[in-house]
Amino acid sequence: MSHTHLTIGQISYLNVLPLFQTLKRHFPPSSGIRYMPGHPSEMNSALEHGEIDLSPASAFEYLANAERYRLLPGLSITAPSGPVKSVLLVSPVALEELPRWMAENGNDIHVTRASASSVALLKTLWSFHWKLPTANWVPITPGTGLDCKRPFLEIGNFALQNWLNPPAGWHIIDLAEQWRAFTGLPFVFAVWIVRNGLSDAQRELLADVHTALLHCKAACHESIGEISEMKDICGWISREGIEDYLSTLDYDLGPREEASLVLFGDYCRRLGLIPGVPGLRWAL
Ligand SMILES: C=C(O[C@@H]1C=C(C(=O)O)C=C[C@H]1O)C(=O)O
Repeated sequence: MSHTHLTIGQISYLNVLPLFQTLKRHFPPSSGIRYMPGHPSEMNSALEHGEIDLSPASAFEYLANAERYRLLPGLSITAPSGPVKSVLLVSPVALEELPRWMAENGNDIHVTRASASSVALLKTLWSFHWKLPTANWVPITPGTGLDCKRPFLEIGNFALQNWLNPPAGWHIIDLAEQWRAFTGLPFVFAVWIVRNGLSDAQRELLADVHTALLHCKAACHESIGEISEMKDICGWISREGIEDYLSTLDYDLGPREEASLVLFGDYCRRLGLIPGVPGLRWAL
């Protein structure tokens, strides 16, 4: 009887729900695998503190603290083409109006505390692509962006809700689309991060989980029916909406995605957000 356990962080967004629904068929919560839900910043912090062993987590967390981690090969949360629909700058004016608007209303730009990658992506696009005036980045509680009449970054289900029901009078700028226009590459929001220091037995279980995840990423669309009936989901998005959303996301991590991740790292370095761009080191 094995006592080996792995605790897997589960980002509590629709973007990874099909993968986790499918994974839980292979590894139900009682089978040595525990699942811990939370938003991406909570996953980043739980990885850092060893409260979870692996998780899809912010690509920026890996770039910033790679010495603590290894990556699971072949897995990410990426927007391969077109809008991602769930990582948005929501603004009272269009991008080209922002310099005038900031001169009149101040430089505070609100950013959700749930994110690490998308905040760094916004800073990158802001400086290098849009070349906007220096902003004062103000972290805010997820889901509260519309409360102040200021531009804000939102991610995950809250952002997708804004995309599905655009608030009247606001402009919606999709950051994956902007990164693609800027670099020609698909933006990698999340990678699967494994903390250093797993036991040999945990590493064996990790290899089984990884094999299952590679299978799940190909098969996970089968779970859309059951997801569309879940209590937390069915109130705000239809089955067709889920299918449409998931068709714009990709769980692969191949050469193009890796190149995009490293390029993003270099912009983060140029902004002084990280000291240098780490290599991609693999857990398996
Ligand atoms: C595509 C998304 O990417 C998310 C954005 C993240 C970040 O900004 O740090 C981390 C994980 C992803 O779940 C989304 O929020 O929907």
